[in-house]
Amino acid sequence: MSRLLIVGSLEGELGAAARVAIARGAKLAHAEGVAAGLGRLRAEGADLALVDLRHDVAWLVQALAAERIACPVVACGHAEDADAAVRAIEAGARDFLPLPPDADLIVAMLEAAGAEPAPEGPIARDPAMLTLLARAAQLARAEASLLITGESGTGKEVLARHIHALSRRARGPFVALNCAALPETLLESELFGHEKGAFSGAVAARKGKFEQADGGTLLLDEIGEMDPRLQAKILRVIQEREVDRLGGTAPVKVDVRLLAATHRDLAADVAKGRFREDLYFRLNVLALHIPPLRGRPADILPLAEHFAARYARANGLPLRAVSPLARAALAAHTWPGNVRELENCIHRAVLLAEGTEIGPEVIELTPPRTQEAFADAPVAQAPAAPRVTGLVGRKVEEVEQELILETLSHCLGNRTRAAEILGISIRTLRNKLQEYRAAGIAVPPAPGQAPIPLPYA
Ligand SMILES: Nc1ncnc2c1ncn2[C@@H]1O[C@H](COP(=O)(O)OP(=O)(O)OP(=O)(O)O)[C@@H](O)[C@H]1O
Repeated sequence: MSRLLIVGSLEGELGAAARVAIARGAKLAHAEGVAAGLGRLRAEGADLALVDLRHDVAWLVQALAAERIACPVVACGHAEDADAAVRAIEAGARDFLPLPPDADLIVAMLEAAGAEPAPEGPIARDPAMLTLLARAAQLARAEASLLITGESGTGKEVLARHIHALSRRARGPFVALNCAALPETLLESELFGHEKGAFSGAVAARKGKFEQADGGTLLLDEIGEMDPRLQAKILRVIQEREVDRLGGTAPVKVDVRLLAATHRDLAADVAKGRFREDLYFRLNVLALHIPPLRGRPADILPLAEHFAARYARANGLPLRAVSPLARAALAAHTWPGNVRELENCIHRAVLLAEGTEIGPEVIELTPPRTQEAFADAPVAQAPAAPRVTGLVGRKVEEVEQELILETLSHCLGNRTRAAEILGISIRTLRNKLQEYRAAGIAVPPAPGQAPIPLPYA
């Protein structure tokens, strides 16, 4: 369930936005002003904050940055408030939501913020996936940590939410954090929270994700990207069942089930000294591996139909069946980007389709790749990145930028996959993209995000 904070009066149009979000399965928190909103974010966090433009959006964005609270802020107001909207975006608001609210836009924003739509559970028909789900149902009842592995886009987060929903903790919170998405200091305060005065912007105490997930489940996504210092701190939380807030004097007890996910081969990272062995054994008490989509071909068409229905609904378009020729094309593709690539492909097809069916002409597939390209091989061996020609006489920075942006569009905006192909950490990739944006260069949006200038890559 996604967690939304609304700042402003619920009497008017923001109230309508709140109803849409609740109908969509979001858990709502409300504050009348930005100071009270900041208080709620310190105490409970949220996946997204919608803030009425009549309030000081820039103040809230700055306060969140100073207190190292990573919550995207969307400013809401009337189209006539265009100047205020621009100011809010310049101040770091992620986006602008015009009022009266459009239901689809709210849903899209919740999804872009990483919040899942209403729990539908994983779609599965292939025997490999059905076996995996049966095992997941058994392991859901346990309390031990669980490691979910699988290539990027295979549905690791979907599986984690499903496990939470089947667990004894289902009524408690499900909190997810992508460890690769934040710089180290921000990640640390997101995880563990802080006391007042812990660092120069820490004007009040704040709970971290472990405390927010108390009584429920915490998913640490992309755990393989976490640096060794934080790995040690996570190990301590697992062993002692308590967290030390930054600047705190006494540990705080937490009752959290930890799920971790990674596309990396953590055992190999342990062997190379990149990942702590003791933490690996703690996380890997229970393990589930999601096969790539090409390894479970019977899932392709049911997933395609599911996405066709979902995106037709979301865009107010008629439900169109996937034609036999389009089905054949989907079934023959190797899906290097897994379910996420299939979802993007069908989303595009739904928007482009005319007539009664989704035909092969609107199914745009990435060029087929050789088998070696799927292995977790370093970039030099991966043929996926486009060739950068005429190198002599060009600046390294320029060529690097071209390589990064082309690889990213090749991966349909998927940062994790692009970083993998480029052989750089996702954090480095995000920093580069932020630099490009700041220089006014267009960056392919992440899947499901509108191509707007975002402060977060
Ligand atoms: N079995 C499934 N049924 C329905 N939707 C799915 C399924 N698997 C994946 N998806 C959808 O595919 C997209 C990618 O899934 P998810 O984010 O869980 O993948 P992931 O493995 O966690 O990716 P990453 O490694 O990049 O974090 C999401 O939009 C998700 O809703």
